[in-house]
Amino acid sequence: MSLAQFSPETLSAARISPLPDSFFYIPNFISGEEESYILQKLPAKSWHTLHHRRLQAHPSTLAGKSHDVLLAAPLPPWLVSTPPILERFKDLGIFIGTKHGAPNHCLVNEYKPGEGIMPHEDGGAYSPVVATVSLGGMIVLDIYEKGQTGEDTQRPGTAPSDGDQRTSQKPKWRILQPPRSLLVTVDPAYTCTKHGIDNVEVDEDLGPETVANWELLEEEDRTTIQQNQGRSERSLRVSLTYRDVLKVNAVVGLGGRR
Ligand SMILES: O=C(O)CCC(=O)C(=O)O
Ligand SMILES: [Fe+2]
Repeated sequence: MSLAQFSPETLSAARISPLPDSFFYIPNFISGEEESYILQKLPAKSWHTLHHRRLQAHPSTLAGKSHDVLLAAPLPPWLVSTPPILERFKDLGIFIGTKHGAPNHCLVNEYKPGEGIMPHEDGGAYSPVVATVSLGGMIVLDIYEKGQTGEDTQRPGTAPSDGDQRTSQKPKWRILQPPRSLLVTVDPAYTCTKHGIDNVEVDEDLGPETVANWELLEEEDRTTIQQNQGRSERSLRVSLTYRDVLKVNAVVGLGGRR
């Protein structure tokens, strides 16, 4: 399958209009081949096992007392250049206004069926932009208005809390994230909403009334869900969440750049 050419217009046409400014959704951001390549490149030794998901941080976990400092090092090529993900971000103009004009950090999350992440915000360690590439299974991201959940103030720059606590609040919106898609969250949505993933084995009640990006989904995905009575069974899902960490420290001996 040939991939679409991306431009800033692609991004503005991809805004999820029922949601507060701004979330953007682009299907088929990477190809099936690129998805398999990245999945087999994930270093098996880098996983941190949490209670309800696994996590790896590239190039490394944030350092410092407030866990908000990146020790300068490049992201691995399989996250930025092969496939050319950074070039596509540039074409879309995603990180154009962030501190370094490009992502310098990527948290990789892995969820088995029944796993999730509790509602949280990504915090002030980053420029307020996150670009999430989904691999593997389809999953629903729940969006809450800030203040709606009343819990989990995340320490900036740390990995978000584990998904072992369900919130009693219902999400205000739901975004479906099929494999190979891209979701972009920018300010003010970055700061005025929280997001989480329910720890269920099946996402249910999916349809035009309940999924905020329904109109932006591929026809094939909509048909499959409707044929399954609005149900989508979870399978292993991996997310690549690209961010621009504000504070970067050169590491002596690593040849890092500020
Ligand atoms: O897996 C996802 O799509 C969300 C992960 C997330 O919220 C995070 O890493 O901060
Ligand atoms: Fe997050």
